Amino acid sequence: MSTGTGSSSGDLSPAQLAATPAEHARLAEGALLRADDLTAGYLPGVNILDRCNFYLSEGEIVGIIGPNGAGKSTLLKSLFGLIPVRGGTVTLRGASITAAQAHTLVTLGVGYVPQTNNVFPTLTIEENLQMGIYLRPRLFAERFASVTELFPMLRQRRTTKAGALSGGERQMVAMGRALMMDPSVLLLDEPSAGLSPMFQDEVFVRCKKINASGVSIIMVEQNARRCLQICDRGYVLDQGRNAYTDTGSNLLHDPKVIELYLGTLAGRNEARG
Ligand SMILES: Nc1ncnc2c1ncn2[C@@H]1O[C@H](COP(=O)(O)OP(=O)(O)OP(=O)(O)O)[C@@H](O)[C@H]1O
Repeated sequence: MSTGTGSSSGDLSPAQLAATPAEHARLAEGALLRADDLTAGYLPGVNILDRCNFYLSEGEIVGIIGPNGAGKSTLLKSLFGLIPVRGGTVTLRGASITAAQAHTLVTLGVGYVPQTNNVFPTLTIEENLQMGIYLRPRLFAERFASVTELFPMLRQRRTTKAGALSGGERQMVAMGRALMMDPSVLLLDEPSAGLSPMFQDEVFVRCKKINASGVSIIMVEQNARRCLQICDRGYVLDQGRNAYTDTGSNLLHDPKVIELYLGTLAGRNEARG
């Protein structure tokens, strides 16, 4: 079933927008994480997110795609308490986290990997992972063992400075650090950005493995096609409103989504590669 939740652009056809916000709200019932009518922005009077609705169910990988500047990263930042929420609500397991700050969210089981500057380059891999669990340092050894089972490279090269690593390896350090607190939700902002096609694939495979280990994932991605291939469900975010949500495979085969987003984005990624 396709569930449009309102669009400000008018780019998507009325048929795709037929389902109502009420229907989206019904589907979101009992979700692990949900945002209702989320409004947020940076500059006074300018809302980047405009009554955006979103949910993540337990066990899901949800991808967020859309054009540049649509507000994808802003959505993650507002879910993670990095920018103030101006309107609407965010709940985690039914409890409000609307005003919660990032450090509180980390203790509640939410991890976040920003798109850039996501490692401490002068610290070793092991020290980077220690930073990920500085709130519970006594759990370091246990969590290090668990995280490096998913990312063996982090154990093998634990004494290497993060600044000496390739982009793909740094991404693994950043993900590993976010996993140190054993989150139930992981927010990933463009994990494949700037990586070679081989490393992009590696990142998506890792995401699947992380998900299989019991972590629900929200992933913002420019590599929309690849993202939708591994996602259970996707949102097409447009001008701060989640215009459309459906299963990853339905979005991949939706002619309008292909025309509006996958065609151009695929072309851009090919050009990059
Ligand atoms: N720190 C900031 N201060 C002011 N405006 C910002 C800031 N960060 C982002 N914006 C603006 O918010 C809008 C949405 O940006 P955002 O990064 O969320 O988009 P996006 O969908 O993730 O796009 P991209 O794919 O280009 O990263 C853009 O117009 C951007 O210029």
